[in-house]
Amino acid sequence: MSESPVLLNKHEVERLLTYDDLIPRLESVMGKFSKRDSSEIIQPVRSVVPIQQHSGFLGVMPAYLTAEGILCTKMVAFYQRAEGSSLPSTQATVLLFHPEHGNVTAIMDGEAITAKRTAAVSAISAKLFKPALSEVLCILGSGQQARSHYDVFTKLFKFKEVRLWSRRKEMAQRFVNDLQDPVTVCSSVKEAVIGADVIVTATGASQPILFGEWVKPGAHIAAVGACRPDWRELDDVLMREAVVYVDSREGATAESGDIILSGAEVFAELGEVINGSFPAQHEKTTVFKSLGMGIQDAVSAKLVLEKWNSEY
Ligand SMILES: NC(=O)C1=CN([C@@H]2O[C@H](COP(=O)(O)OP(=O)(O)OC[C@H]3O[C@@H](n4cnc5c(N)ncnc54)[C@H](O)[C@@H]3O)[C@@H](O)[C@H]2O)C=CC1
Ligand SMILES: O=C([O-])C1=[NH+]CCC1
Repeated sequence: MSESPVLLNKHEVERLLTYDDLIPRLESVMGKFSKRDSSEIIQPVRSVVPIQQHSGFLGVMPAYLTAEGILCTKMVAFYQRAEGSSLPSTQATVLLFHPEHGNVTAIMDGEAITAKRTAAVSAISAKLFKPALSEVLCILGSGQQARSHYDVFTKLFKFKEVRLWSRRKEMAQRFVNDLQDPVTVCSSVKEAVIGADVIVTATGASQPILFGEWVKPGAHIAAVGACRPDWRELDDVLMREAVVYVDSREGATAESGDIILSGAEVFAELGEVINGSFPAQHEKTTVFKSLGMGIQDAVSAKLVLEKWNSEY
């Protein structure tokens, strides 16, 4: 009989998962994924059950990484929440399986994994695509993703100014009150993004909130929200004028309203830049459209389990 799975809660996962460990693993797995060698990595596009009544969805995200010996799936529910709700909008659980026997070896919180791995991947995009002189960071949204993006972007890069916009100004103010360093709270998206070198969009918007006419030429946008085919964060002008990178071409074509509805062309996957197949056009305006991938959860969960095993 197999041993009982390890159970790890959000607090444990948050403690064990560090950006320093995570970023190189994400770079490596995304570079590999983009080679499309199915003897190395199998990751179908996520299965999604839309939950129209609550503007949400349930997603299942399996992945198998043969060389790394990781068999994993995440289940994630995204529900639009009223601001200040006690439940998070993104809730998730990750299961790790024994790759040879198929038994479950670990069940862990997926909220911390989702927050950190998404922000870490956006930070990798910024490392590759942001303008050489990047002084102003702008974050749109003040939820979980906004916070993890703030943490990793300010850890990895030096900005002279950080700006934040949120739909309700008091939520932006609350976000800023928790921080050590100064952040400018802006009253409109336009005010927040004009002159910004790096822009993160991490909102639950379903209509465009960021317009190309406001974006500084050469800026980099890490677009994290709008993960349904009919949801948008970015307008057509921005999508058509920028060089568009994605995490997975199949995922973007199936799920990204910003790509599908604008008709924008995908230039490359982030992994194709990491593995040297395509260039990073950092002198141009760039959009990295993130949808999230099972392989990102898989390497994160494995890292958490390795760290936990090394402690016990
Ligand atoms: N690309 C990826 O891998 C992932 C993407 N996401 C997406 O990122 C987005 C943010 O997720 P969380 O931070 O977990 O959610 P959250 O609920 O914690 O934060 C959402 C933020 O968006 C704002 N917002 C909601 N509706 C809006 C609207 N119509 N216009 C402008 N702002 C609006 C809220 O005020 C809040 O500041 C969601 O769209 C979610 O689906 C979440 C996880 C992973
Ligand atoms: O990759 C992910 O976990 C998600 N993408 C959109 C919402 C959740």
